[in-house]
Amino acid sequence: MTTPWDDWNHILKIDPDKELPEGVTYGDLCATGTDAIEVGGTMGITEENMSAVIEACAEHDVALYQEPSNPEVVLEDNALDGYLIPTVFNAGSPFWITEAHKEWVRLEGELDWERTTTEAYIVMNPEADVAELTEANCDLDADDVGAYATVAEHMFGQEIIYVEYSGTLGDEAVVEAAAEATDESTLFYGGGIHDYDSAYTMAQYADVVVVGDLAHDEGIGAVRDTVDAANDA
Ligand SMILES: CC(C)=CCC/C(C)=C/CC/C(C)=C/CC/C(C)=C/COP(=O)(O)OP(=O)(O)O
Ligand SMILES: O=P(O)(O)OC[C@@H](O)CO
Ligand SMILES: [Mg+2]
Repeated sequence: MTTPWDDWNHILKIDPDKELPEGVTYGDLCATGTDAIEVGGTMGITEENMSAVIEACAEHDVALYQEPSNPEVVLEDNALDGYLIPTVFNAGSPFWITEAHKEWVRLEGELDWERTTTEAYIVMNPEADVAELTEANCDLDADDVGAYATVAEHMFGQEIIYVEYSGTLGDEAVVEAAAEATDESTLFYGGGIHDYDSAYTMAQYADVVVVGDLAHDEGIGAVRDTVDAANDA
């Protein structure tokens, strides 16, 4: 089976709760050469701020995905290419592994399965909002992460495995272990990518690098450098 993310090297994750740098538009971000825009964040996400970003990106020619942090903010919008739904493998509460998902199905009934894919998160930065919210056990070494990746792919059939260091650049050995453990699944890496070199380093191991805060903190040029690195690696 081929999936869109088979061909991706770079994702730009836009947080609807954060401002853009002075003079930068959503259109500028869509035109950085990134392969896909993922709209999501942990804190401060509402239907209103989500739909504002999705509307602004919809008119541009780039793959557009929503990454909802809870069932209440999922938007039915034909402008979306799909929904990337996190499940946190090392969460401290089952709510973030399967229970939020159960609630979503219970409330919605039939979902748009064609456009819905899970991302098997392994959350690694204990300081990140996502780690606090999900009470993730981040005390994992490279072996643990490799084993989680194997479980995600071979036992749970996950198409996407996401090593998440949101806010800080991760340990190369951990990302390498996840890369070695994955076979058919697509490995996403995100966290702390801030320039060409950091993007290149992680893109050597990960199939796709995810860039988040840089888009909100720096200009378009900085994001473009990470796209170049992801494509070069
Ligand atoms: C079942 C449905 C529809 C949703 C549940 C989805 C789950 C399990 C969410 C838990 C993990 C989560 C909140 C993921 C959101 C994406 C993410 C990790 C964003 C990065 O967040 P941070 O960078 O830590 O937070 P902020 O940037 O918002 O501070
Ligand atoms: O914001 P940064 O640290 O780039 O992280 C990107 C992404 O993995 C967050 O979910
Ligand atoms: Mg963030």
